[in-house]
Amino acid sequence: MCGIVGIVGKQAVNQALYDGLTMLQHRGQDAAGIMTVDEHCTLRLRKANGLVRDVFHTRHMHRLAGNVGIGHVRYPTAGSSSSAEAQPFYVNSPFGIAMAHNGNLTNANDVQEHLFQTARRHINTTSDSEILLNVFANELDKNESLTLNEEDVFRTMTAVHRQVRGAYAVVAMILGHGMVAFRDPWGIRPLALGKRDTEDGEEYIVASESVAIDGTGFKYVRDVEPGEAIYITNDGKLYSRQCADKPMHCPCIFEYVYFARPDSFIDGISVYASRVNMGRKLGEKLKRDYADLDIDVVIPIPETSCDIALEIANVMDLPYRQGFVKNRYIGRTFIMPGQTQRRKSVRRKLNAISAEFRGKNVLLVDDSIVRGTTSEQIIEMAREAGAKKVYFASAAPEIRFPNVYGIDMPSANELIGHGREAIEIRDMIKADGLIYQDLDDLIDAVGAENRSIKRFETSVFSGEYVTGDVSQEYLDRLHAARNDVARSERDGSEDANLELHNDND
Ligand SMILES: O=P(O)(O)OC[C@H]1O[C@H](OP(=O)(O)OP(=O)(O)O)[C@H](O)[C@@H]1O
Ligand SMILES: NC(=O)CC[C@H](N)C(=O)O
Ligand SMILES: [Mg+2]
Repeated sequence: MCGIVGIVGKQAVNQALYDGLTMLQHRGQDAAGIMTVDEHCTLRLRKANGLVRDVFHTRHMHRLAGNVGIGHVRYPTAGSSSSAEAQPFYVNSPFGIAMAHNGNLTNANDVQEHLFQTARRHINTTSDSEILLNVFANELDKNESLTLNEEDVFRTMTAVHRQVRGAYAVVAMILGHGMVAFRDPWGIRPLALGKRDTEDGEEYIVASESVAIDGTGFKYVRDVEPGEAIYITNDGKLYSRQCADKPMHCPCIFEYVYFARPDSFIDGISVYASRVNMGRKLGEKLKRDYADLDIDVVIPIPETSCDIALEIANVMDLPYRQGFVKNRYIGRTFIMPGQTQRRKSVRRKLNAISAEFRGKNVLLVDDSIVRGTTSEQIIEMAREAGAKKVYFASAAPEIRFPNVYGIDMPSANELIGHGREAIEIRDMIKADGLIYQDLDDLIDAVGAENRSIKRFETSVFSGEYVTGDVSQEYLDRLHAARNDVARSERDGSEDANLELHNDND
């Protein structure tokens, strides 16, 4: 789940882009990048593997001159972890285009082949985002004029939507002209628009989450519609149009469960409010169906589940205690690239306060159980800290199917819930009881905050993929390319860093 941000400003945008990326850091910890266009219409770039604070030093910030720019934090879902696949990507024709993408294309291989056969376009990395950039460039190139207007941009976008499938929220810069922001026809990945008035005129921002709009001093205007394209010229004129043939809004429900920050609003839904609702629904289920559980205290597994656990405690009329302390210098474990690193990080990240566990029956609450890395170790830690019984509740239902839309869950057999019933999972994580939220309750918890959304993207729970193009053959290929073993072999090999991009400076 990457984070993207783009600004068309009246003054230098480097600091606001940097700040925006720090507010989106929770969406991608592997790589970060910023591209700006300076006054000579020349691209400035800094991208490398690492966290935002480690990638950009003062000397890089000075280099990132210009009033228009885009930024990206990466959590890979395709290709490799090479810094050459950090974003934004650039292609020099037509005009010079830079792009940052959140999501994952489901027909990337076919599109790549088609691009080569019909336009002799070479893709140098294994990133689906480079493919998307080239589809966009190829279509924009069909307008053979040296000028560009909004009609050309919208025609391009209509053609792009007809060719690519999957999830894509994107910001792109067309050098000398402006910035384009668009969202796939299902609106799977989030994207919002903001604005601020300055003495020199209006400035615009687009970002994955509203928190990056508020936090940089802009005012949230609205979400980008599924299938819509927004074109903002370098001098600040904004045009927008629906460019998809059949848009159908199905935002990813996992954004609300785990990915997004609670202080963000996505598609009119407060992430925080949706998590409180998840807690209420799950608390009601526990009260209704599990009244016999002798729970003394409710304890969250920081950080994402805290709002959920507090509401469960309220509904059940039980004490809520922060029994685990989180080391704030360790990042999110689920989005780490390999299982060894994920496993090691849980104990480095969380530590138990024994007094909250000793001699008690505890209900541990998490937002979700994906590979089971966290739950298994945390239950062990609760027992070591003296808990008598350890029950476990998950605010999301059993995750049984791979994700193909920008969440790195490529292999069914790495998911603890795949092909297993709750009772088997309970035994694997060694809990005394395991309670999952029902899918209808999760959908209701999120949907209650915006009744105009009729469907959510819930494939990891249901196996139904909204884009309708995900075959078993595709899933097999995804598994072969991106399972943990294949990935560690590839990323550890000497040719992992594709030499076209060099980030040593
Ligand atoms: O079953 P698993 O494979 O362990 O994945 C699920 C866990 O990973 C996430 O936490 P993470 O540490 O990424 O971030 P957080 O601090 O925001 O909760 C999520 O909140 C669960 O705790
Ligand atoms: N998580 C994402 O949005 C990933 C974007 C893109 N597919 C990449 O791997 O770089
Ligand atoms: Mg967590």
